Amino acid sequence: MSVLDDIVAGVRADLAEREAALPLADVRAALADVDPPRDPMPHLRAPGSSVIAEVKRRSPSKGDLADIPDPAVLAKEYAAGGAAAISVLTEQRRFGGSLADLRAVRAAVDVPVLRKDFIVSSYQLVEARAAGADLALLIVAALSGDELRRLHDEARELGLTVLVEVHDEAETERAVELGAELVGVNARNLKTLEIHADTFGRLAPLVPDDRVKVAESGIFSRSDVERFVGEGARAVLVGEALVKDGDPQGAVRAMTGAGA
Ligand SMILES: O=P(O)(O)OC[C@@H](O)[C@@H](O)c1c[nH]c2ccccc12
Repeated sequence: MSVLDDIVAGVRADLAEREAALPLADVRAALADVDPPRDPMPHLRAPGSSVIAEVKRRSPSKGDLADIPDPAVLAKEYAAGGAAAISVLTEQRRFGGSLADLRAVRAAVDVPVLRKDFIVSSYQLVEARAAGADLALLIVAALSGDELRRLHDEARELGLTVLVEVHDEAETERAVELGAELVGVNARNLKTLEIHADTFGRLAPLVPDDRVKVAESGIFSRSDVERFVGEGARAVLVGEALVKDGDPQGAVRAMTGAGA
């Protein structure tokens, strides 16, 4: 069983508990009271490089990264540093996140917020929107063709912008065929947890330039950002480097290229 299969199995078990406690119809009912979604695309399509800053406590590859007692405080720092959007890891078992983190972040900032999780059912999409998420991640490697298409359509019906994540050529083709407007290339292979820094450069040419391309994982400096921008990235998604920095606001600003 790959790491990804293992994580998804845990996600499905937790999901079954939440579904038993709160039926989908009740989560749907909560949509009536939630703020309309914020659209990240204008900022992501604007000239220059955008930083999507992530709230991440720990990970299966790196273990504990940061305590983050109050995700809202960190998110405000990110926004003040010029983050285009904020990614909140909501997976609990391996990443130490929650939907409560997402709700707290959404209430604290004006920028769009991404639910970063292993989404395998429409329940999680409705839940994401009900918690205020503006974007949702769909990981191609975790979904069959039918599942990906169905979840992509459902997310858009809910008003969510979808970040479609790929890691190899075949997944990239599936994302492009789907019509994904926001395509994330994860340098980390979720099945082995290894980082391959050349992944973005290899896959970006397979994605038409009318899509917004996001380089994800293993990004630590402005020079890393510049390299991916040179290879066609409009945005980078950064977690570890920002949560470990004592000055998250300055770290985001430096990565956008506005610092110094
Ligand atoms: O902490 P890093 O190396 O900067 O990576 C951030 C982000 O790319 C990573 O958290 C991530 C990318 N895709 C994912 C899918 C699930 C969980 C986590 C991820």
